[in-house]
Amino acid sequence: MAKEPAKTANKTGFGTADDDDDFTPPPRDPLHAHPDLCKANLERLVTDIPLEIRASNISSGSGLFAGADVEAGREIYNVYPTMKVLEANNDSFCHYCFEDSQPMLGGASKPKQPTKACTGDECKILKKVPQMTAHNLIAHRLLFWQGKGCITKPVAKSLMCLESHFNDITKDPERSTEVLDVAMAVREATGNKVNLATAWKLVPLVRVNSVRLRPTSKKESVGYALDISTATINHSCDPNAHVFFEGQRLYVRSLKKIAAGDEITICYLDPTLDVAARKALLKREYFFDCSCDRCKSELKEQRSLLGDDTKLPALHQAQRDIISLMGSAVRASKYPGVYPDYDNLATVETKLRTIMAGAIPPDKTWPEHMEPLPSARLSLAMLYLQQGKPVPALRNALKGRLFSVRRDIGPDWVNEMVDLVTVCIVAGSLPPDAAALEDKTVPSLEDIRTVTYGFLLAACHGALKAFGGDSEYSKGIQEMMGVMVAKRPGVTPGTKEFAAEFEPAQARVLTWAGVPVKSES
Ligand SMILES: C[S@@+](CC[C@H](N)C(=O)[O-])C[C@H]1O[C@@H](n2cnc3c(N)ncnc32)[C@H](O)[C@@H]1O
Repeated sequence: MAKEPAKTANKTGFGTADDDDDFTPPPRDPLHAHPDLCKANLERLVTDIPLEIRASNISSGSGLFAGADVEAGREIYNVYPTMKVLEANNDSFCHYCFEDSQPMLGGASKPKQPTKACTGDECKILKKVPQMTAHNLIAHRLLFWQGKGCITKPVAKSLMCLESHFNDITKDPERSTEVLDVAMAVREATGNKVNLATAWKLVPLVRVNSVRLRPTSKKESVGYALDISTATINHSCDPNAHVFFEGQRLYVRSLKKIAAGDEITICYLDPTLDVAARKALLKREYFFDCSCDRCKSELKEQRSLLGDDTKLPALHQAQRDIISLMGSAVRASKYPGVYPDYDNLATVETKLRTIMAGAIPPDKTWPEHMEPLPSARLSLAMLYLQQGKPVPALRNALKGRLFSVRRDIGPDWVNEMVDLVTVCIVAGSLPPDAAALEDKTVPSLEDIRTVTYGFLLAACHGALKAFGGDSEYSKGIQEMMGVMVAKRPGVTPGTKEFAAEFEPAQARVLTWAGVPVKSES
C-alpha cells in the first residue's frame, strides 16, 4: 500500500536518498500556483515581451501567455536551456559546441570538434546503457548536477511542479518497468544521492517536458532540450509559435499574430505528420487527445472524401504505408543495390500510387495536399536529384512544396522552399543539349532559372520571419541570393520588372508540373 506522501520534493527540490521512497507522488501543484518560481524562470528568458505563466486555457495545468501583442514572425524569447542533449545517432552536430558540421546550401563543411574518450560519469552510463536516449540522458544529467549541488532549489522545485504523467505511465506495466529500469540506472550512475521515487518521476517528466532540438536547416530534430518556461507551453497542431535552436540557444518565434493575453502554443511533434499519426503520438507520448481545429478540419476532410467512417482505418494505414515506403526509399539510397525494390524511383512512384488508390473510393483521387503526400513528393525530389535526374526531381519538388499547406513563415515552409530552390538550381544548370531536355514539354532553362530567383527570394523573406535576421541559416540563404543575383544578367529579383518576368515563367513551369497556377508561390 502507498505510504503517506512525503512532500519532500516541493519543500527542498528533489528528494534526497535519506527520504522515504514514496512511489505515490502527491497531487501536483502546477507551476502557476508558485508565483515566485514563475518569476525566477521567466527572468531567465531574453525578451522584450512581457510573459506570464498562468492556468492554461487548453490543458488542465499551466500555460505561457503573451502580455502584449506579438506580430507574426517575431522573436518571443530566447534562452540558454537548463539541459540540452543530442541523440547519439546524430552525425552532424557537435555534442560539445552544438555547431552543425554539414554544409548548408552546398557550402563548405565545417570541421567537427575532435571527440575525446572520456572517463566521466556520463560515459560510464553510456557504456552501461548504450541505448540511452537524449531524454534519459537529460534525466541523468539533472541527477548528476543535483548531486554536485549545481541544480538550484528553484529549478528543482519548478521541475517537480511540471506534468510528469507518472500515474498514466505506471498504469502500463511494460512502460512502467522500462521507466523504472532507466530511473534505477541513472540513479545508480549518479551515486544514489536522490531517492528512487524522485528518479522514477523524473524520467517520464523529462520525456513530457523536453522540446525537440530542431536546427534551422533541418526538418527533423537532433535531440531534446529542457527549459522550464518553455515546458509550460501547451500544444497545438496549428500553433502560433515555434521553437528552434541555433548555437547554444533555444529560440521561440511567433508564426501568427498573438494578441495580448493569448496563450502561446507550439507543436510538440513533426507538424507535417498526418492527423492520425499526430493524434496517436500525442496520446502515447503526452497522454492527451488533441482537439485542435486543424485535427478537426483534417478529419472532416477525410470523412467527406471517403463518405464513410468505416474506411478511415484503411486511409490511416495507407498514410503509415506511405511513410514507410519513403523510409525504405531513403534507406535504399544510402546503400545502393542492397534494397533493389526501392532503387528505381519510378517503381517507388508506382508503389505510392498503388497505396493511395487502394485507400480511397475509385471515383476519387488522393488530394495532393493531403499528408503525407507533399512530404513524400519532396523526399522523392531529393532522391531523384541524388540519382542525377533533375527533371522528375523538379516536378516532384514543385508539387510537394506548392501543394502543401504549410504556413508561409514557418520553418517547414522555409526548409521546403530551400529544397525546391536546390532542385531548381540543378535543373537550371543542365546543359542545353542534355538528354533530359529532349522532351519538349519540359520548361525552358530560361524559365527554370527565372523561377529559381523568385523562389529563392521567397525563401529569404520566409527565413527572416521564421528564424530572424541574426540566424546563421537566414544569413546563409541571403548570402546565396547575393551571389546568385550578382551573376544574373538582366533585371534584379525583387523589382517590378522581375515580377513581370517571373509570373509568366512560373505559370509555364507550374502548368508543366500539374500545379494550379493560382497556387501559393
Ligand atoms: C510540456 S507540458 C505543458 C505544460 C503543462 N500544461 C503543465 O502544466 O506542466 C505537456 C502536457 O501538457 C498537457 N497538454 C499540452 N497541450 C495540450 C493540449 N493541446 N490539450 C490537452 N492537454 C495538453 C498534456 O498533459 C501534456 O502531456
